[in-house]
Parts: sequence; C-alpha cells; structure tokens
Amino acid sequence: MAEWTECMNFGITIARQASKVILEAFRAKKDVMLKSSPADLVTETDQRVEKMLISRIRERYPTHKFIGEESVAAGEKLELTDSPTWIIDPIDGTVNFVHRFPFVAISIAFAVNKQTEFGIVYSCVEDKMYRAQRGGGAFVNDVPLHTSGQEDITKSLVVTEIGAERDCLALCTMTTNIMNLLAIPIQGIRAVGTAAVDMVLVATGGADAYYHIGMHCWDIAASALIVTEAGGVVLDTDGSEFDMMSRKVIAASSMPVAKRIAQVVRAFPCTRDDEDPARVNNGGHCISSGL
Ligand SMILES: O=P(O)(O)OC[C@@]1(O)O[C@H](CO)[C@@H](O)[C@@H]1O
Ligand SMILES: [Mg+2]
Ligand SMILES: [Mg+2]
Repeated sequence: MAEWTECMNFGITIARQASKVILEAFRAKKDVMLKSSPADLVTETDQRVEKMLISRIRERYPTHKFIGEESVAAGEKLELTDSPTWIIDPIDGTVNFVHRFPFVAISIAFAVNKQTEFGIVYSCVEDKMYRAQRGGGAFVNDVPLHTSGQEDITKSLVVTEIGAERDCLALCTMTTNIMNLLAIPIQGIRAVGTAAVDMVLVATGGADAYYHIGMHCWDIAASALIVTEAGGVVLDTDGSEFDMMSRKVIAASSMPVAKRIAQVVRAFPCTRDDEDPARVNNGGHCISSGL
C-alpha cells in the first residue's frame, strides 16, 4: 500500500492544478460538442485537462498506462492490463459544467494487476478532495470518511442518475427502477449529475446508496475504492461481485441495503467497457432494443 503513496500524492497535486483550469473555464463561454447522445457532452476543457493530466503523469512515470475518457472517445483502445494504469475522467459532470451547475469532479483511479490501489475524486467547486488507498481508509480533505452503516432500506436516501441515454428502453428502465425503489418505500432519491460525486456521498454517510447503469469505468473506479475504504459495499446491479468494466454498479452503506436494491433494480442491455467498440451502437453507449 505504501508503495503507491507517492503516486497518489502526485495525483492529488495534478488534480488541484487541473481544477484551476476547470474553474477558470467554468465561468467562461463554452463550445459544446456531442458524443453518444444529445445529453452526452464534451468541451475543449475536458480534452485539454485530460491531455494535461496524462502528459504530467507520463513525464514522471513513463512506463505507466492510461485509460482516459476523452482518449477513448477519440479512438484509443480501452484495455486494462496488469501494468500500472491511471483511469481518468477529466471532468465528471460535463453537463453540469456546461450549465454551471456547481458539481464537477476530476476522477483519477490507479490500478496494478487490475486491482485499484488508490482513488482520487476532487469535487472542484466544493473544493473537496476525496481520496483512498487500498487498506488505508478513506478521507475528504484529510478528514476520515465513514458510511452511514444504514441497514434498513426504508430509512435510506438513494442517489442515482438518469444518465445520457435517451432511448425508450433505457429511460423506461431507469424511471421504473426509481418508481419501484420509491414504492418500497425509501426516504428519497437524489441525483447530483456526476457519478463520482454521487458515489462518494455514500462514503460520507450523506447518502445510504448509489446505483447506476451505463456509466463507465473512469466514472466510478476511484469512488468505488473510496466507498469500500469508508466501510461500504460495492456490487454489480445484479448483486454479484463489482466489475468496473460492466457499466453497472450499486454502492451502499451496508450489504442488506445493497442486496435489497439489487432485488429491485433492473438493468438495460449494456456492452462492457472492455468489449470491442465495433459491437457497440451509438458510439459507446448501451445497446437498446429501440422500443
Ligand atoms: O460524461 P461525464 O460528465 O464524464 O460523466 C457524467 C456522468 O457522471 O453522468 C452520467 C450520469 O448522469 C454518468 O453516466 C456519468 O458518469
Ligand atoms: Mg464521467
Ligand atoms: Mg467526463
């Protein structure tokens, strides 16, 4: 664990440097481009920040590998090997960034032998640096994090997102999931607009669970470790073992809450992140039957 502390501290330093670029652009006029749907946005700042992060890391660690959201969008192969790999979302919450909705995060995970060794989520506008090292606990601005420990779904506040999909199957599936959870009943549904921040809210105890279908490994690899190091549970939406490439996740305060959500939530068909992009419709989004 201590072996990668120096890497994590470097990641925190460059996340703070990148945040300055994001916050300066946050207030400026933006040129917005579309990716896989009218709600899947990217800006020049996303691309510039990712290039900046990768070049600074590559300069210091020339043998390390990268999985970056915007590099993959530009055609780079998404492959997690046993090599030390930085998994980066330069701006998680680009729709928020474009609208100046004040929740945008830089998400940086670091994996070796396909196991996440540390995760960093920097919520830039809030100036909250969430971090965790495997086996070392989870922190926000150096204050220890603990989940709520809530075991009763009827006393739970659940975070999710509608995501960028706009086809009927995805929208029907996601709204039905929300309706079925509310009918249990749970005490509320919230959506921040960034999967990384949604998930670290579970680590803070401010939310009791987060679930989503359709996000990518770069959105959640860092926050998944932050949740487990804060005493939480991270599973696939079907209740099986979490796999950052599956594009389906439940993060919860406890196993009973996680399992209860897995009983209720249904997923729409989603190609894995590490599947051949040629098999994927909509340029990387989930395949739907187009009902
Ligand atoms: O594209 P971005 O900004 O990096 O990611 C935005 C995001 O957090 O929003 C969606 C939920 O609305 C998730 O699928 C995705 O993780
Ligand atoms: Mg993202
Ligand atoms: Mg992003």
